[in-house]
Order: sequence, then C-alpha cells, then structure tokens
Amino acid sequence: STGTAQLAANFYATSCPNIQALVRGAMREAVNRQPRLGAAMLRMHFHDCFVNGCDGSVLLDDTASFTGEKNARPNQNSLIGFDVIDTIKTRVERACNATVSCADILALAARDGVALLGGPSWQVPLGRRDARTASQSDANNDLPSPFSDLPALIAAFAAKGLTAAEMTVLSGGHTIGQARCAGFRNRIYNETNINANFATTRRASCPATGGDNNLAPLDSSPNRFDTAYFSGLVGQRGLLHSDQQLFNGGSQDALVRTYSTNVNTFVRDFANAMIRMGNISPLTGTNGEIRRNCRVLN
Ligand code: HEM
Ligand SMILES: [Ca+2]
Ligand SMILES: [Ca+2]
Repeated sequence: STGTAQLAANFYATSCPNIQALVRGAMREAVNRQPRLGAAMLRMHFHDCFVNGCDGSVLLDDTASFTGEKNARPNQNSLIGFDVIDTIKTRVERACNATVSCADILALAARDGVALLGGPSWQVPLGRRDARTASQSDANNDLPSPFSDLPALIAAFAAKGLTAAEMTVLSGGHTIGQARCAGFRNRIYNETNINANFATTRRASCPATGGDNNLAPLDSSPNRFDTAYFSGLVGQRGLLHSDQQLFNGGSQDALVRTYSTNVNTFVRDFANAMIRMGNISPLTGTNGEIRRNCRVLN
C-alpha cells in the first residue's frame, strides 16, 4: 500500500548525480521524435505500480520460468516505448553502473513525459528496487478495464490505497495519448451518454467491425497535457466508457467540473496523486535487485 515507503528524491544524489539529466535528455529526444512516447511512459508507470507495486515488473520479457506482464490483456499490442527505457538504461548504466533501478527510471520517465507535453513537473521520490518476478494474471486482475463502471473503477483504485478523487485526477492522464478502436467501439455505437457529433466522428475511423487497432486520441489535444480531457467529459465526449463514468451523474461530477475549468487545481492534484501512486508497495533496502537490463533478471 501507499504511505509507508521510504523513498527520497535525493536517493541517488551521490551515487548517480546525473540521473535526472540523463532521463530528461533521453525523454526529450523521444518526445521530439514521437510525442505519444511521453504518454506511453506515463501509462507504463501506472501499469507497473498497479501490479505488485512500482517494481519494474512490467518491463520484464517472458521467460521460461514465468510469463510476464507484457502480454497481459491490458498491455498486449497496447503498451509502447519499451525501447525508450532500454535507451535510458544503457546510458544510465554507462554513467553509474548497477545503481539505478528500472522502476525508478520508469517513474522519472513518466514525470518527464508529462512535463515535456506541457504538464506539471514534480520531485519524484526514488529508491525503488526491481522485482525478481512478474505476474501476467495479476496484471489481468488488478488493472482497471475501460468497460468498468464507476463503482468498479473506485474499487480498483481503493485496492491500491488510492481514493476516488485520486482515481479521477489520475484519469486525467488521458489528456495525452491514444486508444484503440476495440476499447471504445461499443461506446461510440451503442451508448447514449455521448455527444452525437463526437460519436459520428469517431465511427469514421472505428468501423462497427474490423479496424480493432485503429487509434483515436483520448482527448481533443492528445499531445498537450491540459484540461481538455475534463471539458470533454462535461460535453459527453469521453472516448472510453470508463472515462465518461467520471461524469455521468455520480460522485465525481463536481470534481470533473472543477478540473475542466481550473488547470492549476488539476495539475497540482495530479502531481500529488502521481507521488502517491508511485509509492505503491515499492521494494526497498535489500529487497529485489538493481536490474542491469530492464527486460531480464540479473
Ligand atoms: C481509471 C482507470 C483507467 C482505465 C480503465 C484506463 C484504460 C485505458 C485504455 C483502454 C487505454 C487505451 C489502450 C489501448 O487502446 O491500447 C488507455 C490509454 C492511456 N492511459 Fe489509461 N486507463 C485508466 C487510468 C489511467 C491512469 C491512472 C493513467 C496515468 C496516470 C493512464 C494513462 C494512460 C495514457 C497516458 C494512455 C495513452 C497511452 C498511449 O498513447 O500509448 N490511464 N488507458
Ligand atoms: Ca509492478
Ligand atoms: Ca490534452
């Protein structure tokens, strides 16, 4: 759970003083090449933290002794940017070998992805260590589904020690990035709490059958970390069923309205919630390991 971790922003201050600059430089290159990679790092960190804590488990390839998380239902053909982490890790190992965990690199990359797309920055508590295993079944069970209703979304976050309000502000991560047609087809063809023009527009690139992997932006400005995700919800232009659940006559409506018109409140609450999410069950001290290659155990 959250809150008990002994992470510290200055964890690598003497052991790897350049870590922040190394991650930031590599992330700037990646986001300049493909802005979506900023979004991809944010999502990958979320999918790491929700599955047995922020321990780099999501980065492990499948092995003979365990099936990893990359091919779990929410991740397969969906997570991108593992090569960005590889690039960062290679540079970090060159600068300070066997010192910085993959879990910490991912937390920094997520923060920098947000900042480089115009969002807030924050000091990332560090000192996580890397898992020696991964669990595909835990990834299938613990990651929320885009077909979930509000009570299920709240429950999925509560199971990780996060509040409903934190769930709502963290869903604001959908102000950047893309989703596949298969994840929102039912919403744009069958749901009624959707803006008609928006549904028509989305149907044009997400046919009733086929095109499962066609992409659509999660808000009207997918390369910009802004409040458009929340104003979209107020206008019934949420792309995923789970998105629109946050503004559908329920407990989160007022907060969605607040974020839709108050960028300062949104980015402040988002940064604080990211630190809380980043504190989910980290391995610290002598637990776990500092992986040399983020894809494989030492
Ligand atoms: C509340 C429950 C959530 C659900 C059900 C959910 C579901 C999804 C789905 C289905 C996609 C599209 C994946 C695809 O089609 O391949 C997606 C994308 C994304 N999600 Fe979430 N998500 C949730 C919360 C979050 C949180 C907490 C964050 C981060 C703080 C986040 C960040 C992202 C980002 C950045 C993308 C775009 C990734 C890209 O473009 O590569 N999501 N999410
Ligand atoms: Ca994990
Ligand atoms: Ca946006």
